[in-house]
Amino acid sequence: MAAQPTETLNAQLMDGTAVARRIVERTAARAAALTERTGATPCLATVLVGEDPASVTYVKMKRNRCEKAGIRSRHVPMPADTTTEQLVAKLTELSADPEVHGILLQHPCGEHIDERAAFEAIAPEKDVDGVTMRSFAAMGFALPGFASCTPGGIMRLLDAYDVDPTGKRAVVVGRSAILGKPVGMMLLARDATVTYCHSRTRELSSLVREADILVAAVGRPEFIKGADIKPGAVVIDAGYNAGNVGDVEFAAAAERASLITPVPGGVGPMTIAVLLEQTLDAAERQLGTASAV
Ligand SMILES: Nc1nc2c(c(=O)[nH]1)N[C@@H](CN(C=O)c1ccc(C(=O)N[C@@H](CCC(=O)O)C(=O)O)cc1)CN2
Repeated sequence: MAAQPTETLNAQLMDGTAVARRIVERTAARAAALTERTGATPCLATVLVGEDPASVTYVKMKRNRCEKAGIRSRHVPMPADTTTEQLVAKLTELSADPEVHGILLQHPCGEHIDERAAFEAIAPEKDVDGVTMRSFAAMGFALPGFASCTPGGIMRLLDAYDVDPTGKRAVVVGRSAILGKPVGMMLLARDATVTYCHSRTRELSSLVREADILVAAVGRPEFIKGADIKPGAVVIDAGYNAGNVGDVEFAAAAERASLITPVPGGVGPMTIAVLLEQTLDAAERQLGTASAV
């Protein structure tokens, strides 16, 4: 794991590991109390199609953290040649299983799978990863519901560092269904002025230069140049690239930003913390100890 040097930064680091730890500690206490009250253990089903090495690692990380927080995980590995119909059938079965409180379908599932159809087979009350259309609507309208985990984690990190998006110019680079799109919706719901940039965007640099809050979610190592960061900007690097290199040129960006997330140790741990917390929310609701969504 490549840690970034911190001694020459102007920016303050947004310590996702520390903020996530506090969320997981609170979640673990709630899980213990729930189990004591009801005799049931909260359970997350993790569904993985194929054996993509990065996905295998992420699912293992999620299951390890579940175990530490007193949440059971039921792993459902499926072969790489699983069809959309088979995947939908498995997710429908898990949705009906009273012992499963949350369902995670690890993305990507493979090009031959209709991921939207698969995500929509997850019962809304078990969509702890925030990937169904109902969850998107809740995020867009700031209604109660489950957040997509990385976007939810980003918003929690902004709150933890007292960054109020109201009236700020937020630029989101990337428009994926589980990251770019929902994080823009959540920033809009918090009254930011949001610009989405993507592969067809013209004059990306000049748009990035206007960002008070920049969310980099492209999945291309060091794609965002440090020289384009507006002085004083808040830089959220949500890139997951091989070798733990983010989407932003970290050292150069950190000379100009006021706050910046490191990779690793920024957005990644927050993603898993939100997943665990939402699994607990779901379990409490299904076991009748909290109000319904
Ligand atoms: N169904 C989903 N699929 C995917 C999601 C998701 O939220 N839901 N997100 C990404 C990847 N991801 C979780 O699945 C993920 C990636 C990275 C981390 C993380 O904590 N990274 C660490 C570094 C880890 C290391 O050292 O190897 C960090 O940034 O500090 C968590 C989750 C794609 N798919």
